[in-house]
Amino acid sequence: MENINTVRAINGNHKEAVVQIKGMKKFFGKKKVLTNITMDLFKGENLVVLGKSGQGKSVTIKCIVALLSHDEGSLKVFGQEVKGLKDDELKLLRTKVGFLFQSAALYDSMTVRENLEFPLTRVLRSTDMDMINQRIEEVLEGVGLLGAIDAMPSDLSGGMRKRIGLARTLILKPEIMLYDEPTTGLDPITSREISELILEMQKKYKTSSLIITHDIACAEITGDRILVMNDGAFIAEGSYKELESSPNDLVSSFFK
Ligand SMILES: Nc1ncnc2c1ncn2[C@@H]1O[C@H](COP(=O)(O)OP(=O)(O)OP(=O)(O)O)[C@@H](O)[C@H]1O
Repeated sequence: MENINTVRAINGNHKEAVVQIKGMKKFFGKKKVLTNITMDLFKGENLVVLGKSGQGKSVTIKCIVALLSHDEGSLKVFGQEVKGLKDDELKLLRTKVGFLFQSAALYDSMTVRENLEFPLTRVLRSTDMDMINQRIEEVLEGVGLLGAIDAMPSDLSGGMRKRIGLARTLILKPEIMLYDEPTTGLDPITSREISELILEMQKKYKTSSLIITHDIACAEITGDRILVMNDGAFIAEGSYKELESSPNDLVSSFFK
């Protein structure tokens, strides 16, 4: 595997790992989905996991937020082993780790404002309307959709709904963002806009982000570093430029 054992971070500096996974395995019955996952997500970086469909990318993300429980190996978030966290510790962890799933739908019967209020009142249990309104306006401005505050989701395009979905996750000010196929179902131009927005939001909110995708354009725009996943393990690591010229056919096939 290329460079995989080199502990490396953006700008060549050693950095604090906010997610540390060593030898993680996950089985569903007899099916081995994650065969051996070892990776670090460093503070402040945008790490892309690139892989074809069905390789175990979503399962990896679900293990990080303990929506699935891994079978073997170590998985630490902010230095804490996720397995064995108590319910209240898990709740706290999930306020610090935002995840945007492919299927993350908005509530159709609520306006954009109400969709964004929801995490603040339900997750943070906030009743401070000044703070709530300020955060909603700030995050909508960030994703360029302040004008849509009173719109219904059905009035918005697919790209706009993705932006609102991103705003709904960012409103809790997570330290880590996990993106599951953020550009799926979007046309190439809107995909590019969403990828650029992810990059912009990482800078604005100073998050550490894990972006799983099979969209090579998204990987190029968003990724400081890319890991290539195949059959439940990583087969290569590098920058877009490094991987583009990889002699490994499985890796180079993404760049054709
Ligand atoms: N809850 C589950 N029970 C059984 N098998 C599962 C479960 N979740 C995922 N799998 C299987 O694990 C494998 C990896 O799935 P995963 O969703 O992680 O793939 P992926 O790399 O994210 O690809 P995609 O982009 O298609 O979702 C697939 O074969 C899938 O069928």
